[in-house]
Amino acid sequence: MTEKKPGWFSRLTQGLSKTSQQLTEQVTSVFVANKTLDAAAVEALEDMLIESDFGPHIAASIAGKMAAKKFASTDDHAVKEALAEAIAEELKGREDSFDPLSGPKPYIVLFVGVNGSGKTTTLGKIAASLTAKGAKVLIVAGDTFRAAAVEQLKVWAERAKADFMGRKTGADAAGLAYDATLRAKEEGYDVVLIDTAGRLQNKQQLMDELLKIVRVIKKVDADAPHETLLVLDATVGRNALSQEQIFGRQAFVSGLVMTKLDGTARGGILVPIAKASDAPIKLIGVGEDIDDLQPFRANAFARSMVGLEPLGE
Ligand SMILES: Nc1nc2c(ncn2[C@@H]2O[C@H](COP(=O)(O)OP(=O)(O)OP(=O)(O)O)[C@@H](O)[C@H]2O)c(=O)[nH]1
Repeated sequence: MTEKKPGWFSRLTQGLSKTSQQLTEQVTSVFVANKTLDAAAVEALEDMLIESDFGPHIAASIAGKMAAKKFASTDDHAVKEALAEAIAEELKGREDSFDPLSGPKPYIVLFVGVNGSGKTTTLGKIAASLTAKGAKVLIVAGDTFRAAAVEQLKVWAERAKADFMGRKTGADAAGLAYDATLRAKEEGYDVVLIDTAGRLQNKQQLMDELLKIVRVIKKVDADAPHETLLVLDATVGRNALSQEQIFGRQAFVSGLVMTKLDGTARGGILVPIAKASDAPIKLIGVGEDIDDLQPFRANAFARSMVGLEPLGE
C-alpha cells in the first residue's frame, strides 16, 4: 500500500534478503566457475532456481535464457542483471495495483485465504494506510467462528482509527457483510474491508460461505465486491500454489497478496503463483510493519531478489 518513497526499495531488498542471498551466492558461483555455460552448468543453475521454489518450468525457461548469454568470469553484476531481467520477463503482465480510493464508494474489499496466511495483518495494514490518507474506513470481522480473530481485528481497527463491525461467535457472516455494506452506503464510507473465515469443516463449506457473502453483498451493490484479495503465505512454498488453485477457481479472486516474503529463502514461489493465477499480484508483504506491505512491481521485485538497486522507478 505504501506509495513509492525513499526507503521503500531498501525495505523490499531487506525483506527479500534471505532469498537474494541464497540465489546470488549460488548463481554467481556457477558463472564464476564457467565462463560460458556448458550443459552441466545450465543444469546446476536450473537446480538452484528449483531450490528457490521457481518450479521446474520457470527454472528451465530462465536457465535457457541465461545459457544463451556470455559472461566474463568476474562480472557478477552482469550475471545479476541478466537474471533479474529473466525473472522480470516471467512476471510480465502479472502485476497490478490496488487502489481502493480511485474506485466507486463505498469500495468493498473481501479478504480470503487460509488461517495464518496473514489476512488480518494485511487488512490492518491497508486500513492504517487508508485512514492515514483521510479515508473513512469500515473494518468487518467476517470470520465469525473465531473469537480470537475478531479480537485481533478489533485491535487493528483501533490502531488504524477505522470503524469496526463484528458479531457474536457463530453469527451468520453473510448477514454481517450485508449489514456492513448497507451501513457503508448510508453513512458514506470510502472503503469497507471484510475479513472472512480461513477454515470451516471442509473446503466446500468454506467456498460456499464465501460465495454466499459475495451474493448478499451484490444485493446491496451489484458491482461489489470491487476487489477480492487472496492472501497467500510465501513461507508455505508449494502449498501456496495449491491454495491459489482452490480459492482462485471458486472465489472470484481479483488480486493476490503474497505475505511473509521476508521469512523465506524461497521467495521464487511468487513466480509460479503469478503465472498460474488468473488474478494479478497486487501487494507483497516483506515484514510486520505497516510500511512492509508494498505494491507489487515486477521489475523492482526481480531486481531486489538478486540484490540489485532499482532502475529509476
Ligand atoms: N514477517 C512477516 N510476518 C507477517 C507478514 N504478514 C503477516 N505476518 C504475520 O503472520 C502472522 C499471521 O498473520 P494473521 O494476519 O494473523 O493471519 P490470518 O490469515 O488473519 O490468520 P488468522 O487470524 O489465524 O485467521 C502474524 O504473526 C503476522 O504478524 C509479513 O509480510 N512478514
